[in-house]
Amino acid sequence: MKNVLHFFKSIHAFAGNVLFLNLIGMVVISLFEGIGIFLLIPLISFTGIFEFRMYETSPLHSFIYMFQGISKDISLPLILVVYIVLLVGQGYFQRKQMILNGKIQQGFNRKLREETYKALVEANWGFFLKKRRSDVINIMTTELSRVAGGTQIFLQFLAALVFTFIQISLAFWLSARMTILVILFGSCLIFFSRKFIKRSSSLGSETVELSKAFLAGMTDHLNGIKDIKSNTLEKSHINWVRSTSFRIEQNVTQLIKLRTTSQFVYKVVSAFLITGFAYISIKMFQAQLPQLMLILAIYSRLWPRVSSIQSNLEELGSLIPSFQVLINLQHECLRANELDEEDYDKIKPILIQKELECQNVYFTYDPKVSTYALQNINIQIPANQMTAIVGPSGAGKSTLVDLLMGLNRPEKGSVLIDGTPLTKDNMLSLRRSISYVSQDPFLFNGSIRENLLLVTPNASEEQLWEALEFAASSDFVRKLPNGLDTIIGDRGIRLSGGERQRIVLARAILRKPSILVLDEATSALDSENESKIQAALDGLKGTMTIIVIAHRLSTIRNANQVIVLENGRVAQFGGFMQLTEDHGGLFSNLLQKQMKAAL
Ligand SMILES: Nc1ncnc2c1ncn2[C@@H]1O[C@H](COP(=O)(O)OP(=O)(O)OP(=O)(O)O)[C@@H](O)[C@H]1O
Repeated sequence: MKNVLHFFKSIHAFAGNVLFLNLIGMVVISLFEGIGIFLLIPLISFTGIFEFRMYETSPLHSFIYMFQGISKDISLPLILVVYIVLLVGQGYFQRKQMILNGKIQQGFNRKLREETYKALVEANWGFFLKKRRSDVINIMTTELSRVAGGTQIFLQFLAALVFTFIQISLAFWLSARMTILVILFGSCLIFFSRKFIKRSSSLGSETVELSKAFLAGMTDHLNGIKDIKSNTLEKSHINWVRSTSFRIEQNVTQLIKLRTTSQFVYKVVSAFLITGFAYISIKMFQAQLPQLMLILAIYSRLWPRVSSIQSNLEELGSLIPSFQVLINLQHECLRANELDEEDYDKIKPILIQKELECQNVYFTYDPKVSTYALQNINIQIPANQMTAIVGPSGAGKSTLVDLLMGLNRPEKGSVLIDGTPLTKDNMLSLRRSISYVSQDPFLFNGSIRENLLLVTPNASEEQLWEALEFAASSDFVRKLPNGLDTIIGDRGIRLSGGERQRIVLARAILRKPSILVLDEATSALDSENESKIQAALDGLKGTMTIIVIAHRLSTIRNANQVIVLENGRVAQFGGFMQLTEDHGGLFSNLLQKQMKAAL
């Protein structure tokens, strides 16, 4: 119930008074319906089947009396006209209210989607290191659309509540004792249905877990489809999908069973209640037949609504876990927030004058464990020079670069920009001046032009070709069937690994950064293209700070200084030639191994 209330508060926070306008609309529609039922009384009396003998105090008496004063020739068409007006009015308001409902629902969904996405991209890198991507995608797609469905059910639930309340008030007016009886029975029924709501909610949590697991599995399978096919691993993957699908099927079937059982129980109890209620009314309260008919007419409309309140609550119960994971994700993101949208346009890039520096830096991915990915790092990266970071796999090269970019925060020690500590305030300015090319660069399924313009939307045709020229890719782009407008597929799948790297390099240079960070960015290039890029990078020295991570040591021959990492520590530090001549050192060992392997 706490969660349903939270859901209501969230919708109210979004829709404000429109939600109440919507409720008023529901009241008006219910009133139209209620008045329509009241008009049955004079209609019945016109048939002459029943003779109305009411006590003077009965509310029905004065109502029927109103019509008895008018001649039948006038009152019958009058009632029929009022009936038509009521029906048309009800239809009109219903339409308006449905549109309003739709607007609230869609607007609330849009708000949830926007809010969650904004919170997500404004979260820091640490958040993404901890969170599984497929889980986030699942929440942003499946769970969000389940919440969207929940909004509709929630509005239906409110409508049923309002309608029930009005109908009960009318019934109360007609016969207080009988209504109290029905309310008592109805409340008992709703009280006992708590068990169904609870079970529904736990099945809903299972649905969330299953859909998370399914999407995670699907993402893994599709990412590794080449490995699956080339190693004939299809069977085990098909089996996994089979068993997960079976569990999903079971979960949904159980939900359906639960809903139909509760509806069946509800119907049975309702049938006993209504007949028992009619019996008590006649025997104990000596209700008159027309009065009884009227109350029965009201209850025949009221019961389905009470039943729908119960089934709405059950459905909401099963959807609340989705709402919960969405809200939890938002809270997690907000706790990891590193950026305010308002400040985004105000961020100015930093121009480093002297150096980027690490002073006694320690970093761990898991603060609970005492092993450090980096420890006691003391280095300077001079402005407008090329610095290479090398070392065996897992030595901490990428971690160091992430720290220099402010993606990771040191556990101890500090990163300094021209002597000023890197903090939340200047971190974004630093990143504004960086172009970063990763080991696994990001290209989206669009044209080469669109991919290039992603970072520099106003770049001219000439600037695009200039950047391609720099990245040794102008020749191959020219040869493509549609040149710059060639579509490159998901993550650039229609290009070779080397071509992809060159396009991303062109994109990085197009931004005219003051710091260029290349993390294994040329690993897939052949030696001809690699030397072209080396020459181009050499030409950039003096104009921007270049930080290069490379396994292939020939790539960094032109670097002004080399930092050699081993097990998270700086093992060696100096110029390329100086380190080469330090026989027995880690760098010269690595170089020798690579030279031998090349022979
Ligand atoms: N997200 C992470 N969570 C936990 N540990 C991590 C994470 N990323 C890296 N590590 C660990 O930190 C250490 C340094 O990793 P890093 O990726 O910086 O090495 P690297 O030198 O760049 O390796 P490679 O050359 O293979 O890319 C490794 O022991 C690695 O297992």
